[in-house]
Amino acid sequence: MEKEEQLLEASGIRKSFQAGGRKVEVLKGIEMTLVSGCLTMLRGRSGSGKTTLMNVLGGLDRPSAGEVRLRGRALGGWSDKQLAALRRKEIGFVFQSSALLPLLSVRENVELSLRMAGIPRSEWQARTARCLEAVGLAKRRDHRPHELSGGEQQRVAIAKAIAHKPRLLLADEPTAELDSAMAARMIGVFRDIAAAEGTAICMTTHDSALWEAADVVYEMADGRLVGQ
Ligand SMILES: Nc1ncnc2c1ncn2[C@@H]1O[C@H](COP(=O)(O)OP(=O)(O)OP(=O)(O)O)[C@@H](O)[C@H]1O
Repeated sequence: MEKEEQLLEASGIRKSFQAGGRKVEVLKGIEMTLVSGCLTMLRGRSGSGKTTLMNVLGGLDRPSAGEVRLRGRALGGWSDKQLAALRRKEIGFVFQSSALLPLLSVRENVELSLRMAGIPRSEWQARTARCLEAVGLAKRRDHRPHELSGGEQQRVAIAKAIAHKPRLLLADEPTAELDSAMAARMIGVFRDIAAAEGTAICMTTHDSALWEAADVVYEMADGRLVGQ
């Protein structure tokens, strides 16, 4: 396992938005490295730019300035189509926007990310079963998302994000709807896949009880990352 591989390097990342006729600078020069096998947590007050940064790291949004390199490849010059293919194969997202598809069962939702990543169909059943087992929802595999609680849906989203064994897992408040015991269990799942598969994981959380499980904790303040 190439545990110390610097999977992602972000340098000089700036991001500004036009809002109400004026320019709002949200990211003001971010330097960040995500290492394979490591769990990184990002904290900071609401509105400090954590989600904006995660979007840039995952190639969902482009920075106004600066560069993101994933396994040495600078993403700036990539087309939208190339970025979409990269996301499907190499990145797992647990985002509000990565909502579950309502007409598909839990199992089919997880299989969808395997299909999108080009994983052979012969592997789907075992991988789906393993991921749903990990998040404690094996028995709910034939349910539709609306039959599950918000927290259970969040756990399906986690299963879906890790099923294709991404090199990079980006999770925005992945435990927000879970009680403390289940939140700790999901962090255990993250730690397990980081160790077993060398996944680099970056998650945001307001929950100070979880920070001690991280290898690195960054705080976002005034558009920059401080402390570790
Ligand atoms: N597309 C956009 N257009 C304009 N402003 C935006 C856009 N996206 C984000 N912002 C602004 O950027 C700032 C940072 O938002 P962001 O969602 O990144 O914060 P956050 O740290 O993730 O907050 P929270 O902890 O509440 O999720 C906010 O002031 C937000 O209004």
